[in-house]
Amino acid sequence: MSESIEPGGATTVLQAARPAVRAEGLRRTYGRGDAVVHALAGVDVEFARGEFTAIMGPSGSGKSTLMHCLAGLDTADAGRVFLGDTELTALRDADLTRLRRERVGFVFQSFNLLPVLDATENVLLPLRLAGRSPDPAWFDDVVRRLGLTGRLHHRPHELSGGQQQRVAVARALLPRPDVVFADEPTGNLDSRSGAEVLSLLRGSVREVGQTVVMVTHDPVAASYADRVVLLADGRIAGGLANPTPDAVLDALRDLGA
Ligand SMILES: Nc1ncnc2c1ncn2[C@@H]1O[C@H](COP(=O)(O)OP(=O)(O)OP(=O)(O)O)[C@@H](O)[C@H]1O
Repeated sequence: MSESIEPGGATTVLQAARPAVRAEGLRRTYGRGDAVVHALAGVDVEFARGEFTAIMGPSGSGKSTLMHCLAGLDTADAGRVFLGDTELTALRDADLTRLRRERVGFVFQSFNLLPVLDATENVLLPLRLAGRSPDPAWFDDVVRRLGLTGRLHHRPHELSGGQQQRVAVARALLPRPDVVFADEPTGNLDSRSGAEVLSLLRGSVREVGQTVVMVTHDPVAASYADRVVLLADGRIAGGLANPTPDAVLDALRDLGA
């Protein structure tokens, strides 16, 4: 059963757990004058540790902008972002780059694997860039869970889309980041491969307490999450706990999506 969180009540519910990621008063404006767009018009939101959250909303509501600001890939005009106790918005570029490399995992719609590296090398790349060694047992565990055991020496062009995205998920999980941000991770996959990737993300939350924040347009994808945060016109417009596809569709319809 889904439980609706009204906009006014969202803050109380979201503050119950110690957050992995938190944003306060986030604003991001593009253009100026008549062409000004308030992509984020004052967003306060929290993401609890060990929770899988989907960010949804109509096209242009600010989902990607929010994710990019939360991940330190874009700079907000105003407001603050915290990863645990670290304020991202106060870091210099070099420190922000290091933090992203060491404490944040990314999964993109277009996989973003390096074509000249095989699956193992792609999975290990963030750790290598950070000068860290992989924990062999954890590497084996991640590779096994993600069904990549027989594919480790294949390059991306020798893998299906679903397999490439599983390599990208393994790459994101291996450093045990504070949070994995997934931007439309199933957007380029058929429904079966998409379901596998979503199950793997959900499994990482259930089994090892990974925190995952995912932007998606797909109500079925969102139903794998513990919670949906709804955005409209650059503002938080409510949320759903334990979302079902139908409840997500209804909530989006109410937003005019
Ligand atoms: N670089 C940019 N320059 C100008 N406007 C931008 C830029 N990036 C985003 N916007 C505008 O900011 C608003 C929010 O965009 P954003 O991409 O965050 O929305 P979204 O919810 O992710 O959309 P979609 O679901 O279509 O991907 C939109 O009106 C968009 O046109």
